[in-house]
Amino acid sequence: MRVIMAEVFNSWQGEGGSVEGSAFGRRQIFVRFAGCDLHCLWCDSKEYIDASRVSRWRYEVEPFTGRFEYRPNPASVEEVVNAVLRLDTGDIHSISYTGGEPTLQVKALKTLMERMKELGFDNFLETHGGLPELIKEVAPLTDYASVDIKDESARATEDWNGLVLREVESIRILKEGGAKTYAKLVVTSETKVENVRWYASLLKDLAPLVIQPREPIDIPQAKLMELYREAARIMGRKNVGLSFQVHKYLNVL
Ligand SMILES: C[S@@+](CC[C@H](N)C(=O)[O-])C[C@H]1O[C@@H](n2cnc3c(N)ncnc32)[C@H](O)[C@@H]1O
Ligand SMILES: Nc1nc2[nH]cc(C(=O)O)c2c(=O)[nH]1
Ligand code: SF4
Ligand SMILES: [Mg+2]
Repeated sequence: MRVIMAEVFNSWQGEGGSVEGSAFGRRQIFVRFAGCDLHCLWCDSKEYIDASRVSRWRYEVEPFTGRFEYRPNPASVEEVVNAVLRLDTGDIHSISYTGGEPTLQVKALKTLMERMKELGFDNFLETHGGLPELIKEVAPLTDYASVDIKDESARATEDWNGLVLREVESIRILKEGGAKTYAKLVVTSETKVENVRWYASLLKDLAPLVIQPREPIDIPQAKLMELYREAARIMGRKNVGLSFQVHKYLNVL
């Protein structure tokens, strides 16, 4: 089985804050898939969006060194498994599948997740959740899931309303499959409070929400707190938190 990879590395999970299902601060091996069907304005992984332009992937040679070796794409699943295993530091909370969008290569994702479970690891899925029919295939193998709710200001797609509803459906499927799941909303200074009310009403009684400022942060703190307060008013005060991309401040991968 073949897969178009971007990179494999060992780091701390830098996102997710403190809500249930978050793995913030836990050590993970990150498996970043190439290719995405959305185009968030602020995506920090833009170089991996067009899979046809990712001619090679890289794996960290030694944990937490940031030293990489390169291999041509597509990779075999076994090559990826080997790259993960050489980064096993014995303190790994879970394997993070991210991208790009990992669910787009669902057969390879599923095979990898199965292999990792056999090897004794938990699976953490980082996804835009826009494709619930693909989420269905991996939900039973997913231990933790971070599902983005794409704000209108991300301009990720033309059918933004439909995308949000599909993301919520994916959260439902993941929860039914037994995954500890939370929603992540990246906010900017353009984020509308009425949109946050809508997301909160969809997520109420379903999953907790973390609000993550777009990096570099431009949203005023007063506005961030207004969005937080509105979400908490609708979802309940225990079901909302903030998340920051802490790895960017620590200068780690
Ligand atoms: C690169 S995405 C890959 C996974 C999946 N495609 C998604 O969007 O959820 C990983 C995470 O980084 C977040 N992210 C990407 N660029 C960001 C930025 N500039 N500021 C804050 N969060 C960002 C995304 O919202 C997502 O939660
Ligand atoms: N340390 C670290 N934490 C992360 N959490 C989500 C990431 C991602 O790009 O998906 C990421 C990442 O790239 N590095
Ligand atoms: S869905 Fe994820 S990978 Fe795709 S453009 Fe948006 S942030 Fe980037
Ligand atoms: Mg990232």
